[in-house]
Amino acid sequence: MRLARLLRSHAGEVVAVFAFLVVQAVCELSLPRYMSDIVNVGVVGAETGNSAYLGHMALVMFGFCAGSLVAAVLTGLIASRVAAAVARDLRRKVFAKVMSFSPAEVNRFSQSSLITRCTNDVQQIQNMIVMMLRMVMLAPVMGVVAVVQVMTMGGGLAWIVGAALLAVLGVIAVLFVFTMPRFKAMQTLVDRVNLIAREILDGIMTIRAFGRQDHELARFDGASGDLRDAQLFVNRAMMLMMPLMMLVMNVTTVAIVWFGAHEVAAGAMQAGDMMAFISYAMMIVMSFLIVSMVAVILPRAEVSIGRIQEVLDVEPAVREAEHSTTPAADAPRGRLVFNHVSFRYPDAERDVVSDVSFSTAPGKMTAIVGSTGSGKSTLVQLAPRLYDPTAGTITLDGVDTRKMSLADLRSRVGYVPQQGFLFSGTIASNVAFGTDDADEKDLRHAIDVAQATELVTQKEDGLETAIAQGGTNVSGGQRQRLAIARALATHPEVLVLDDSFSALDYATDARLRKALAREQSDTAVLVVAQRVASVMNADQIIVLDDGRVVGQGTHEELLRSCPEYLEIAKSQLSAKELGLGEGE
Ligand SMILES: Nc1ncnc2c1ncn2[C@@H]1O[C@H](COP(=O)(O)OP(=O)(O)OP(=O)(O)O)[C@@H](O)[C@H]1O
Repeated sequence: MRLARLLRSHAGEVVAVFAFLVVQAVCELSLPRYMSDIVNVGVVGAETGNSAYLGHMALVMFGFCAGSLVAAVLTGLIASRVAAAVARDLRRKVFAKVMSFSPAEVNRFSQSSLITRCTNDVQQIQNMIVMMLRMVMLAPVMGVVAVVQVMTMGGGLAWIVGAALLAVLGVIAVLFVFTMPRFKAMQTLVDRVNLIAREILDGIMTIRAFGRQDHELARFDGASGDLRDAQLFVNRAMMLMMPLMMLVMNVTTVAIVWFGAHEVAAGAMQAGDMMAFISYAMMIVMSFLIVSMVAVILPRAEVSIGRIQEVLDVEPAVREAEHSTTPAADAPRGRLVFNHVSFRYPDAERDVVSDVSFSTAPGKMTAIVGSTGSGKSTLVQLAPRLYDPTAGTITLDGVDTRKMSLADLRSRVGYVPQQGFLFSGTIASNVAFGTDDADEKDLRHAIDVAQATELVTQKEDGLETAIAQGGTNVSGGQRQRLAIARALATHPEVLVLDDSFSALDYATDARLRKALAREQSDTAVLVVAQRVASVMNADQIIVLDDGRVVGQGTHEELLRSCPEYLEIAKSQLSAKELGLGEGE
């Protein structure tokens, strides 16, 4: 069983739990025997009223009670520890795996489902382990020993226990049939509530702007209501079980007393034995009850294990090289070469990037332009291996990027995504994010080149100014500049800017480009841009159309040779700005 596999690394503790359970079982199973003796001998037999005898027996029974109590407490402590440790290990494993996922792999599960799997599903497993260790292992031991006792004590009444067990099994079976599907669906329902909650919180501004709060609230209520219904149904069914079980137990007791009384009257059984018989019968019923209850609840934990396994089983498309290589020390730095590169998203029908070849050079700027959806972002995401090309190769300083270690590659390729993301912390912690050895001077320089100095000087706390989670307390343009500063602080060989100037005004955009050219003279810059004005001075411009390169050259060359580029340029700049005659 897969639950058992999770416990393998805690074998020692499991053995200790088992030992304490045996102690607990022995203590609890001994008590009815002593009770039987105390009644047979001390209440109605030879030692009636003998205080010394009764005191001795009471002391022995107290000893067994205390033993059982201590063993149960120790079992509980160890079981909780083991379960918490297994849960922590599982969370770590799942999270480490998720960190290696590409965006497509994250989307396959959805972010909220991955969070549910890391939290709620792990919790289900943790609960189940505690239950398994504390009760399930004890129940069969108790049950079997109690059955043996019952058989030896009063074979004539054993049929009552048999009938009670049939009744218990009947109740559990009915319950099983009705609750199982809902139990299994529970995790999916939790997932859905989390998904909707997350989506609504992420999109709260848009929802307010369009006045759709009521609509979204109703959507959330729907999912939440489904979860409530499932939980209510399952809990009610479980609650119903308790009184039914009490009924079975009470009827069993009455039956034992009824039929036992006849046996006692006939001299076939002693009164004390009848009482012990009742205790053992109850133990048998309880053991069956626990095992069956777990059989009902176990599938929910199994579903959770399955959901976690599903995440762990994913082979990330971008994998670490088995034997990583680094570029030779004397190799030219900043030469990123795309060699007939094509890329198709998983499960997509066609290539988003087809047969693209170009190379970057240190101190030079390569710009990618093209209409929206032409594959620009996808193309540059291949450089730091956020995805791997489906055909062709990408080399950096002469080494296939797939053969480099991911950490090495990503320290050489500084990537600034379209949506610059900031972490909660300070300006300094955000800019120093990609490097461990940047001092304040380095950080200030990176911030200066990224044209974000005024953001620091305007604030009272300077570099230590607090940044909220996601960078929500700075503007879009400020976020972009800090994201650029973060990449610059790592001194990359190739700086990849995915439309990272889009929120900047023209003047800042121009200053930033100039500063980049001046200060990063040995860095190759690969930039995706919507604005032709931003890239007019680039050393080479690559024009993408539907994932294909339709033009490659300088601004002037492309104006003459590439109709697609001319069209984009004309749509943004006047003929004068482009240096074209009015008639062209
Ligand atoms: N994760 C994804 N899974 C499947 N298809 C995707 C994914 N991301 C993007 N696409 C598709 O790939 C194509 C290119 O997208 P991409 O973002 O690279 O274009 P772009 O040129 O950068 O566009 P824009 O200028 O609007 O940012 C689009 O048609 C888009 O629908």
